[in-house]
Amino acid sequence: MTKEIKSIGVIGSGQMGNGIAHVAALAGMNVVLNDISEDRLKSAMATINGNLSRQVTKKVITEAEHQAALKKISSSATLDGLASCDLVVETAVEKEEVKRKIFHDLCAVLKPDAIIGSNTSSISITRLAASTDRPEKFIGIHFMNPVPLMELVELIRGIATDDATFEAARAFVTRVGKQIAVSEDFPAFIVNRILLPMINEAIYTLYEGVGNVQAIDAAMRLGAHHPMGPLELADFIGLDTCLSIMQVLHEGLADSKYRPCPLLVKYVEAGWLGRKSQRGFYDYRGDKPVPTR
Ligand SMILES: CC(=O)CC(=O)SCCNC(=O)CCNC(=O)[C@H](O)C(C)(C)COP(=O)(O)OP(=O)(O)OC[C@H]1O[C@@H](n2cnc3c(N)ncnc32)[C@H](O)[C@@H]1OP(=O)(O)O
Ligand SMILES: NC(=O)C1=CN([C@@H]2O[C@H](COP(=O)(O)OP(=O)(O)OC[C@H]3O[C@@H](n4cnc5c(N)ncnc54)[C@H](OP(=O)(O)O)[C@@H]3O)[C@@H](O)[C@H]2O)C=CC1
Repeated sequence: MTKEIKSIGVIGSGQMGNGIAHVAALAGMNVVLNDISEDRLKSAMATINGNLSRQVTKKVITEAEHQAALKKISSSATLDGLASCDLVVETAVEKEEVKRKIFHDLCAVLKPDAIIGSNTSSISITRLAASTDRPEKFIGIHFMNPVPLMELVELIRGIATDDATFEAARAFVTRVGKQIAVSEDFPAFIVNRILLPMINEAIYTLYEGVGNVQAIDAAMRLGAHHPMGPLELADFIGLDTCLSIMQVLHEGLADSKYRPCPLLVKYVEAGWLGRKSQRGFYDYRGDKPVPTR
């Protein structure tokens, strides 16, 4: 019988973590949200509240569902708070050493039959699983941004992931109302294997002076009907995350076609990470986003 997930832990309360907590709570699960500081957790709870309100305004959910979802979410600044969860989804920064350390500390507090999922955008599930005490109960559960609006979740098995874990993850994803695409465990899986080289190419197009930020985004929004231009989307994802994904593709597939654009590296080195730091290919500090090139 498929293991029912009644309570989940979410590690990392950034844009993905708060989105996953949001959809799991709306689906009736108890959620414990974890991050490294109380301030981060407070701000994540405020974001979730705001995003639920937006759904009430748009009549996607009722005010009663909004309030019921909020009651399902608690927060914990230490991993101990996740001890009784059936499933923990790790959604901290896209850095392998950070994720490995989290899994090491998490396994010490988690019950033996708990499943661990990673929301990594690109890193090998098999390698991450090997840093835990339960590779057979480890799986990639890759949500898309913004979580409450995007329909897809990629499921990625590591070499050791067992069928029971896969089925439990499948049931969890279905319960939060998302469609599944199953991907093999290759660098950046399916969506990012296709999407990120396109974004990187848009940054090369800017770097080489083929067009400015506005022209490149307008070209793809109006000329290819993409909902966001590629540079706007890169800012939305986070330029640090985009760079990490390109590095995993470049190293993992050993092909120069995945070389991260030097301009992307420069923006990340400047701390211009996109929307989350208020500046990236656009400057978000005023009333309207203003292109930075
Ligand atoms: C990197 C990875 O590993 C994988 C990925 O996720 S890759 C990224 C995948 N995502 C995409 O490609 C998104 C492309 N963009 C889109 O599809 C659309 O622009 C969109 C769905 C994001 C917005 O669609 P829209 O109908 O214009 O939404 P709209 O209601 O006007 O809201 C737009 C805004 O709300 C956000 N939003 C709306 N409702 C939301 C909710 N309930 N919760 C969270 N965010 C919400 C949008 O992101 C955007 O943010 P701001 O207001 O802060 O600027
Ligand atoms: N952005 C996107 O579009 C998507 C991202 N992802 C993946 O999801 C994950 C998170 O991305 P995203 O939400 O955008 O990133 P964010 O930078 O928005 O959030 C990451 C959060 O994790 C926190 N954090 C860092 N280290 C730890 C730790 N040791 N324990 C607990 N929390 C920690 C960060 O705190 P602090 O800022 O203080 O370091 C931050 O609050 C990444 O693996 C990313 O690749 C997947 C799909 C889409």
